[in-house]
Amino acid sequence: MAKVYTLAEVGEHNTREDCWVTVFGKVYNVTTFLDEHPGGDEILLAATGKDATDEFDDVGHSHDAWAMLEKYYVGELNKSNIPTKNIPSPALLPTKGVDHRGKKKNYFVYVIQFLVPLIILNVVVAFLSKSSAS
Ligand code: HEM
Repeated sequence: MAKVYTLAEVGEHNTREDCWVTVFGKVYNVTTFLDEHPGGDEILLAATGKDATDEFDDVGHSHDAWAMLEKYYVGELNKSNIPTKNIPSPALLPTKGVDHRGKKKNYFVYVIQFLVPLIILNVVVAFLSKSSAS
């Protein structure tokens, strides 16, 4: 079972040599990532000791960034330390390669993407058969 940390415990890891952050109720040890983080190390160090979900989310981190999280996962944040809005629903829990923000494509978009090429194909076929008949 995953280890559960309080925010105070996570906050003890707030140095360049030992840096943990919490995002969406999960705890990540980003020490080895500090020098690689495209947003810089200072911003990660400043994000220690608090729930950094809003900051992480505001940046609009890419799918790749979300996928990287898994690599640094060390445990769960004690639920009472997570603002309710930042508790992930089971549907949004990390799964490799999935955009955890849960921004799913609208069903309507899928239908349109399927129908439009079909309609175009139909028009072309109808046009070709009409012109070859005449
Ligand atoms: C803990 C895990 C984190 C990972 C794995 C991570 C990963 C990344 C990656 C891969 C990028 C490049 C852009 C992208 O692909 O989205 C990025 C950019 C950035 N990140 Fe993070 N990040 C983390 C945490 C945070 C936190 C907690 C903050 C804010 C407190 C933050 C702030 C930023 C900023 C400001 C940028 C630069 C955006 C830009 O200049 O376009 N990141 N991060």
